[in-house]
Amino acid sequence: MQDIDLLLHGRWVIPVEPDEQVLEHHCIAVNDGRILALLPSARAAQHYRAETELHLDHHALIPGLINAHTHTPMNLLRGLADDLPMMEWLHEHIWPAEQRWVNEEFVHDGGLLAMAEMLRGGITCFNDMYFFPEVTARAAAHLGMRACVGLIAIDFPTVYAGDADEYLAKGLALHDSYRNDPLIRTAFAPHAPYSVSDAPLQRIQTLADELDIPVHMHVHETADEVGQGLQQNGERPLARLDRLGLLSPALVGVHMTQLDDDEIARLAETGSHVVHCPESNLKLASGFCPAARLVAAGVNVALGTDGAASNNDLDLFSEMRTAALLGKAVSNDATALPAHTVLRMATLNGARALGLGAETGSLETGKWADITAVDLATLESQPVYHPVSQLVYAAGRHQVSDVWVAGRHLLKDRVLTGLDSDELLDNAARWQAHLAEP
Ligand SMILES: CSC[C@H]1O[C@@H](n2cnc3c(O)ncnc32)[C@H](O)[C@@H]1O
Ligand SMILES: [Zn+2]
Repeated sequence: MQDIDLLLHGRWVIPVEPDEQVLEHHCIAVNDGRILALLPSARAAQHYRAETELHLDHHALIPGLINAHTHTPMNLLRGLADDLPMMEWLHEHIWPAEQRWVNEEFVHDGGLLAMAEMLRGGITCFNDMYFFPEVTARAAAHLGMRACVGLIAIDFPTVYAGDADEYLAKGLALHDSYRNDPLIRTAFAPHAPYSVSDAPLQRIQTLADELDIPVHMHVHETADEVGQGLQQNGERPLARLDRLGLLSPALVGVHMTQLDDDEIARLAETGSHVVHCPESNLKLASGFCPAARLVAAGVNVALGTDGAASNNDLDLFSEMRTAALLGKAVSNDATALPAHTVLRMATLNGARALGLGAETGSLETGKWADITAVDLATLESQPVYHPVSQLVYAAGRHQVSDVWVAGRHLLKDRVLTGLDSDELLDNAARWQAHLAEP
């Protein structure tokens, strides 16, 4: 008999690895923040005495969802500039608003609002790209949420830094201060091929090799981006990145709506990762990522929401559903991107893209106990023939009841244990009033 911290019994436990496994009436034993074992509930009492034991009799226990691309502080820009094409949205609305309003307090308040939204939607880990990433890192660490924060770089001066040297110096200092942190990781985050020139990109790749961290970047988001790249450099942006040495297992390329067969083969050959953000791509009419073809070619495809200014929510349940439906429509094949595949994209594939495949993303012995409980007893979820189909095609984030990160109970029966919701609402209202100023 072993004394442990936590025993979670679920009607269904869906570990994601092994693929397509659904365990009925099983439990997850947790100690020191990590998963000790998955076993039938009926056998648990023979092995474990838990300080806390929870029976989630109508729930599916799944790995915490991983939002592989977002800009958390942009929650404060939600709904500010809607119904616009991507480049006009970015250049004429978002970048001017950011220059005027973004500071450390904005990043703190917007970041926490986003983390609250994500936890309530079953997301335990996010990959962020935004100004003042040290503020986001501190807030996530304090809250107990897992994050990979972007060490950003862009060719022009912003509220955060003046030139490439300053972006990189700030980024490296941030990387150093979280070197051994159990929750916070870093990735280089050069904004996009059209906004970062060759010299900083090459430096970033050298540093990423040295530090063994990912390079997170918007790539081939729109046809315009590819056309402009061709005009300016005589080559497509992805070919330029390849020539500069950026296609590698470190690359986390976001969007990738414009890909020909050779480019897909090259992404597979180099072990590059792709983050599919279907709803942001739909809303900005950016194009369609050939996610099913990428998966078939062996590319690791994860899922992201992008920021709340282009989505307009951070909801990976709806993102899974959209990815599955769009995947079928785009490939004219109803068997494309089945439910199990998109659940894997929203969990283990995200972890792998961030270099966290051994730490989180599936319910396996030795991994962190990053767990989401989804209540499938609701009227809208009946009957449950296939729990994974229910999760992807019928369930919503409001059915997430509980969330644990490294064994810590951060969402308890839909209540955030580490955040004051009234304070989050007050802060959002205060920023809304500021941003409405002429
Ligand atoms: C350098 S910090 C990140 C930067 O990215 C901007 N951004 C947000 N969403 C998108 C997108 O879909 N494509 C390109 N850039 C985007 C954000 O506003 C920040 O300025
Ligand atoms: Zn983005």
